Amino acid sequence: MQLIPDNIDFSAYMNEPEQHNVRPASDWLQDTIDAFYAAPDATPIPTMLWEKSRDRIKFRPGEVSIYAGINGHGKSMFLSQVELDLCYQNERVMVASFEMKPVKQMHRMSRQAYAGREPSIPFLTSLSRWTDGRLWMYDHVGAVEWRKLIAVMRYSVEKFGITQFVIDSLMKCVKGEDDYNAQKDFVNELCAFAQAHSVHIHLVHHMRKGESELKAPGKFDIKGAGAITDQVDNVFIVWRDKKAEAEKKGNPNCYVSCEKQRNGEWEGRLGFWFDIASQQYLESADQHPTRYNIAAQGRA
Ligand SMILES: Nc1ncnc2c1ncn2[C@@H]1O[C@H](COP(=O)(O)OP(=O)(O)OP(=O)(O)O)[C@@H](O)[C@H]1O
Repeated sequence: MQLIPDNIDFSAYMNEPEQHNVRPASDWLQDTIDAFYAAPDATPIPTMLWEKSRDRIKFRPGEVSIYAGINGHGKSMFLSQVELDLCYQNERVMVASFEMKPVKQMHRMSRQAYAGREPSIPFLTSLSRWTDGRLWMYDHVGAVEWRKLIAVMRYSVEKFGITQFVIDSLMKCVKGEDDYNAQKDFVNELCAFAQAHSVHIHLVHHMRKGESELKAPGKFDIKGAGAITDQVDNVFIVWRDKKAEAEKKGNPNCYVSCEKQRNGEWEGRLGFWFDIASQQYLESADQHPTRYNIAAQGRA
């Protein structure tokens, strides 16, 4: 894992160079053919690596995904496993978490990669070698001005070739919970950024306070302006089923629902079993956590 320090002068990266390209539609013939018939040697579009999600959900370049959920329902934890999956698929991932220090994030991710509560020191050392060239973290906790964050992202694309950005969370980038226009502008910029640089952006967001956390929230419970979900390409809701947790009848204790997938054909709800020791989300009640085979992959 590599840190992106906060004391770099990002001023040269504040503005996107403007481009106004009007070209004949036929310029996109080869891209259109590729969209129908991917070449056998084409890099597959990254996904979440669970069996139940891998053919249903894709993290296409040029798109923004939102992950919304009630406080403490596991948005960051779920995304941590997604980040590992992305690294495993040789994506170049940058995490900008304004909620959690890098060491805390690596603590969680190391348990998930090791598939157990106490990763050995040799495993931690190998993991850290493996994440070099795959995982970068922006070293900044607390609120940030969103224009500065976009400049850091622009810098990171240029310097490190980042392909997947994780931003945790929207409310740390926009001052004022009710400033719907600023939220809309930020998300609009993220969508434009994703398209201009052919990267995927994963953005964490919160829910409005509902009547009870025992009821699964929906797309319309997401905080802020409705324009946020209109603008992004994919919407996921992470919900922890505390009733199922208490009952212990073997039902899933976490659900991730895909409420919108603009360029995919699947929407629906996936059930998971959260394993406390490894902090992995498992696909079934009888599945055991699996260690990520980082030794077989070598360096990126
Ligand atoms: N399904 C689950 N069952 C049991 N514990 C869970 C489950 N999901 C998450 N947790 C635990 O809940 C805690 C909160 O998770 P996390 O920080 O990912 O939530 P969050 O939704 O990102 O919260 P916030 O909105 O406050 O940032 C973690 O310590 C994790 O171990």
